[in-house]
Amino acid sequence: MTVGRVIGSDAIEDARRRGRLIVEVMPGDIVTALARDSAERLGLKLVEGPVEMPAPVRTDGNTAMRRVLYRRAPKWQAPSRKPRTARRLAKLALIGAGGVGGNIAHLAAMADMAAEIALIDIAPGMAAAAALDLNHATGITGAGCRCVGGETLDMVAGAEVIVATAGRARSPGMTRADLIDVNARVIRQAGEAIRSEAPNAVVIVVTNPLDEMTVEMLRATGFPRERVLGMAGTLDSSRFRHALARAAGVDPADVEAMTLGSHGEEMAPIPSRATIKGRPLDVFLDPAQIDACVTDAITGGGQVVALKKMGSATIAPAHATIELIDHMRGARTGAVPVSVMLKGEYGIDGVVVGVPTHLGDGGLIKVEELRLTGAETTALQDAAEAIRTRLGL
Ligand SMILES: NC(=O)c1ccc[n+]([C@@H]2O[C@H](COP(=O)([O-])OP(=O)(O)OC[C@H]3O[C@@H](n4cnc5c(N)ncnc54)[C@H](O)[C@@H]3O)[C@@H](O)[C@H]2O)c1
Ligand SMILES: O=C(O)C[C@H](O)C(=O)O
Repeated sequence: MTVGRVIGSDAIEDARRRGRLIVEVMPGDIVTALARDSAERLGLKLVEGPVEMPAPVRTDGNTAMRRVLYRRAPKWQAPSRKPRTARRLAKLALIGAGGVGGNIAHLAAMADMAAEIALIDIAPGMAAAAALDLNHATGITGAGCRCVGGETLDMVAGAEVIVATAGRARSPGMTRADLIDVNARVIRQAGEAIRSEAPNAVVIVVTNPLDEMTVEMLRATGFPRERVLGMAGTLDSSRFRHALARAAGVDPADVEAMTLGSHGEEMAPIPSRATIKGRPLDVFLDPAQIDACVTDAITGGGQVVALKKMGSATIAPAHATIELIDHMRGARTGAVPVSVMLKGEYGIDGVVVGVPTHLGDGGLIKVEELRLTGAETTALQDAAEAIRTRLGL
């Protein structure tokens, strides 16, 4: 008589620790549903049946054993989605208190992530009104942060993190690149004030065209690349994940996916690294569906502009900015896409483009160099060349 074993979730925990586990399964053994669930939750891919093994398949009398191989599914460390508790900033400053800046202030205040939030906007009274409005809510929310608002850039003094959203948003029919001249003036002015008033701050640029404005901010502040970050990849990745989740009929939380490249026509969503429930996309979607999700991510911002008629998306961009601040203050971990000045990574030098990064207190810790497909690497390099051309570099 053959006596089977139960392969339980403890074996899967062991797999997680080792990154790889081979379980030899006798006829009659049972792999529990809990074990399968654990493997999925932990991102371990379960492959059953005969697999190519370095060791010979052992036999037990006449009974050949089958093997079950748990492999770690794709390789980049995906960002953690659930914010953990983390360091509170002494001061967060927001240059631009319009649609995106105002929503960032709201999210930051509700999360109590800074002792002080300074809102700055040239529109008379606008930032002061927004700050007062946020402070009025604290009687209900109990949030302990203090919001202040004004019109002068010297209010950035003492800020650890500064987010620049000041400038114009596009209207239907415009590309983000059409904003380059008008917004470069605003970013230069903001950068000069930051250089003199907050020389140790980390700056997150949001103003479009994003990659080009991040270069302008680097020039105006003279800061090292570690302290000038462009926000777009977290937004574009969220749109990509949303599109994939809708197509596959799963929750967005079941999807990991990143977009790199420019925040424009040359955006480069990376299907080869994306997973749904820890498995490659082609387990759930056919190539035409994947292509449609790529297009949806690239055109997502334009879709909002077309519907809104005046201005562009504000809520998802604010969340995507908060995601970066959360990475910096240790509330989230893992690789996160950010537009940074590259120094040879991915074969690109001297231009800002969106790549996977690790962030900490002082901004950029490192650029993570993923192994991409040939087509994905070419898309990333083409994006860099397009940004370089637009900047006349
Ligand atoms: N990177 C991204 O993913 C992303 C996402 C959304 C929006 N954006 C960009 O962010 C920018 C802001 O978008 P929005 O929806 O908040 O626009 P908005 O018009 O609602 O707000 C912009 C604010 O900037 C202020 N401003 C202009 N010049 C200023 C200056 N010199 N100093 C201080 N304040 C100044 C304006 O008074 C206005 O209140 C746009 O360029 C938009 O394209 C980027
Ligand atoms: O699309 C825009 O112009 C705004 C922003 O870049 C976005 O992607 O929502």
